[in-house]
Amino acid sequence: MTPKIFIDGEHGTTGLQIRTRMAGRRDVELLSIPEAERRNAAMREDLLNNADIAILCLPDDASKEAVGMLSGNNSVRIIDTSTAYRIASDWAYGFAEMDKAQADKIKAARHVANPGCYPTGAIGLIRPLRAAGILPDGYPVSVNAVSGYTGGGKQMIAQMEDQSREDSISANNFVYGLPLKHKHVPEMKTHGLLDRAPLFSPSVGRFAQGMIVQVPLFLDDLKDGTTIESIHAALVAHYAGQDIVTVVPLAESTKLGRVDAEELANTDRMKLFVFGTPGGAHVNLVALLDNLGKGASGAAVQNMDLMLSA
Ligand SMILES: NC(=O)C1=CN([C@@H]2O[C@H](COP(=O)(O)OP(=O)(O)OC[C@H]3O[C@@H](n4cnc5c(N)ncnc54)[C@H](OP(=O)(O)O)[C@@H]3O)[C@@H](O)[C@H]2O)C=CC1
Ligand SMILES: CC(=O)N[C@@H](CCC(=O)OP(=O)(O)O)C(=O)O
Repeated sequence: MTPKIFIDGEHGTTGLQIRTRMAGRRDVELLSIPEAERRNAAMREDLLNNADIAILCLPDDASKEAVGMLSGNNSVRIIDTSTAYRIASDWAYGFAEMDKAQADKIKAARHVANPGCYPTGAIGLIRPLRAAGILPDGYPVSVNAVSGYTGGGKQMIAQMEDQSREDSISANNFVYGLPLKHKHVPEMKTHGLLDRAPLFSPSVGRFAQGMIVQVPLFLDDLKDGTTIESIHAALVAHYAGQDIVTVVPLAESTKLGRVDAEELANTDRMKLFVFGTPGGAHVNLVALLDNLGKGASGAAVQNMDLMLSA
C-alpha cells in the first residue's frame, strides 16, 4: 500500500517546502488539510491518526499537542521539525550523517526529531572532531552564524518583506539571541558531544534562504600536533561516501576569497570548509547550507525516505 503522509503545518514555511519537494511523487500519498482549517484540532487529529508518517511543521507547543493527539496510536511514525524533542532520549536525532550508525537509527525509529538549522552546521563541524579526540574536553567552543530571514518563519518573512507593518524590520543584517540563551544551544551541546555549552551568536541577513555557520578554533588548545591538514583529514574521513554533506578540498578552499551565504539556497546539501594558513595558529570551520534545505525541509524529506526504506 502507498504510505500516507500528513504534514501538520503544511501551510507554513517549512511545511510548504516539504510539500513542494513531494510534488509529483507517486510512491507516497499526501493527506492534506485546507489552509482555512489548518488550526482545526479535530480535523488535524483525524488526519494525524490516519497517516503512516506525520511530519510536524509547527511551533513547539503545537508539536507537543500533535504528539499528544497520537498518544494512543502505536502505528503512526512522527518526524517533528520543532525544537521540542531534539534532546529527548527516546527520539532519534534526524541528522543521518552525524555518525555511521545514525541513518539506521532513523530508519528504525518511530519518532524522529529533525535538527535545527544552525545545529546542523555546528554539529556537522564539531562532532567529528570530538569523536576523533581532536577537540578536547573543556574547550570553549564558539558558534557564529548568519541565516536567511525565512529561518524566522512566516512572521519574520512578513517583517522583512513588508515595510508598512508596525513591527517591520528595516535592518539588512542584525545580530540577535543577545542573552546567549538560544534554544539551539542544548542541541548543539548534546549532539556535538560537548561537555561545555557552546557560546552561540546568530544573526540574520536580508536574503531569503541560505546559512553560514562558523566555528573558529585555536590550534594550540586542541590535541597536541593538530594542524589544519589533520582537522581537514578528520572531516574527510568522517563524511567519506556521503553526497549530501561534503568537505571542500583544502586545495580548493585556500583559493577562495569569500563564501556566499546563498550559494546552496534551494538545495538540500551542506558543504564544510576548513580555512586558515598551513603552519598558522588558527583555523575557522565553516558550514554552508540552506536553512530550509538541509537545515529543515530537505532533512525532513531525507528522514522520511530513510523511514520508508525500513
Ligand atoms: N524556518 C526555518 O528555517 C526552520 C524552521 N524550523 C521549525 O519548523 C517549525 C515550523 O516553523 P516555520 O515553518 O518556520 O513556521 P511558520 O510560522 O512559517 O509556520 C508554522 C505553521 O504552523 C501553523 N500553526 C501554528 N500553531 C498551530 C496550531 N496550534 N495548530 C495548527 N497549526 C498551527 C501556522 O499557522 P498560522 O499561519 O495560523 O500561524 C503555520 O502555518 C518550527 O518548530 C520551527 O522552529 C526548523 C528548522 C528551520
Ligand atoms: C532566523 C531565525 O529566527 N531562526 C530561528 C531558528 C530556525 C530553526 O532552525 O528553527 P527551529 O530550531 O525552531 O527548528 C531562530 O533563531 O529561532
